[in-house]
Amino acid sequence: MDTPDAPEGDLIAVANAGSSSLKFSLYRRGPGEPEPVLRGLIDGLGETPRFTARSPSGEVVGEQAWDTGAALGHDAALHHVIEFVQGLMPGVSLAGIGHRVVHGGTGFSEPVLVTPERLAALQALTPLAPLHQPNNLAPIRLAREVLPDVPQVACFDTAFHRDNDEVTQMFALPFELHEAGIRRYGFHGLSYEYIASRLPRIDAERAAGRVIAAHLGNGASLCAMSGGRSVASTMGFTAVDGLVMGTRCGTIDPGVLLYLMDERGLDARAIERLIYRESGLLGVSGLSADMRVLLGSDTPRARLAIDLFVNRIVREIGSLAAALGGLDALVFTAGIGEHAAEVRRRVVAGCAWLGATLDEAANRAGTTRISAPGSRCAAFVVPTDEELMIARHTERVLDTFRENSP
Ligand SMILES: Nc1ncnc2c1ncn2[C@@H]1O[C@H](COP(=O)(O)OP(=O)(O)O)[C@@H](O)[C@H]1O
Ligand SMILES: CC(=O)OP(=O)(O)O
Ligand SMILES: [Mg+2]
Repeated sequence: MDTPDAPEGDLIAVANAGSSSLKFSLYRRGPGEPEPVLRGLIDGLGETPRFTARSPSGEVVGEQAWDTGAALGHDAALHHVIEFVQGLMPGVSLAGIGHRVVHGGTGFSEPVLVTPERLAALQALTPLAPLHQPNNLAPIRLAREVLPDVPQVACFDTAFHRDNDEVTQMFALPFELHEAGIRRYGFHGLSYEYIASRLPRIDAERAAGRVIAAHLGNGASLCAMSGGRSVASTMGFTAVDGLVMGTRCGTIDPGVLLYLMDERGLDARAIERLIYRESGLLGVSGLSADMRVLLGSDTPRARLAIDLFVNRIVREIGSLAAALGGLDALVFTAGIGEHAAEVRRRVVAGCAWLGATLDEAANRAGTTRISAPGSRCAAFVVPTDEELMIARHTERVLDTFRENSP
């Protein structure tokens, strides 16, 4: 087994806590791109948790499954990861730890070194990302306790979108609320930034043009990019907006929420539970938040959930294509985007009016280019790598920190 050895402080650890998974990686700093040493994840948190860790060659170096989802939350998952890494690489010494933090608010538009003040500012953004921010900040706190001398870097999902035009960021609410930070932020920015860095090597001409990237995971959103920069996205003030997701409802008439408060007596916490945890694919299907389960089911409501998922994506692509003034390429990424050929097929079919034509065999095989030769709008599958993006940022922030330290 090519077990990674423990070199002297040149390793960067990365923690990416999603809504249903905890991904972690170790990278070795090098003259060029950070080099992966170990990658792992615990996914299915809350349903059927599974842990897997792999060496760079793909060899499984750790594996575990749990019977009861309810018993394993994000904290327990994190402890499991730390114990696993310490067991595999005793005495491992880290140069820094990079973290995905979903919400950076108006205050954070690029990755930063974590300080107690910044941690408090990020904590204050929890109401803007209740499903994520607590899970994102827990590993930072734990690492500050266990490894107080290791610098930590927070990398934000919102940062990639901070340059969106003011009009794109606005809700048509009284302007004072906009100034108070009640605006559209957009999320999955680390994933989109990675896609923007990767696409030029796949098709430089289209990457320089008008692209919509579809990050379809447990959370799902679309990002319109022009020349690799975010122009608009489907998520807003919070990560509950936009598309149908695993357990989130996406865009909803706010009148529905007022009605539920008045007529069904739901309070803010009950509404939060409803729109973040009980809706989306799970709520509609009554079966599961997991696309694999829905695709494998022939119950009418599982089919309906997939229909609605696709319908919302196709309609929002229309909106973002309008923002871009046309479309040169569509990119699928994240769990569903990378693996669910049926979803991709149906989305591309819904984009025929934009000039997208599928290569059915390429789509089934999941190759990089899945559009037919001559398709006016190209379609690609590009596996995302939020962890590598975090490692790149962390390395850069650590270098700047070193240069500025006496
Ligand atoms: N082979 C597959 N076919 C269809 N869907 C898949 C497949 N593998 C993963 N998925 C879906 O991807 C989603 C999770 O995506 P992921 O990006 O890993 O989520 P997270 O937001 O937790 O990081 C789940 O809905 C899962 O069902
Ligand atoms: C922002 C967001 O929705 O993240 P995830 O897809 O990890 O839930
Ligand atoms: Mg994710």
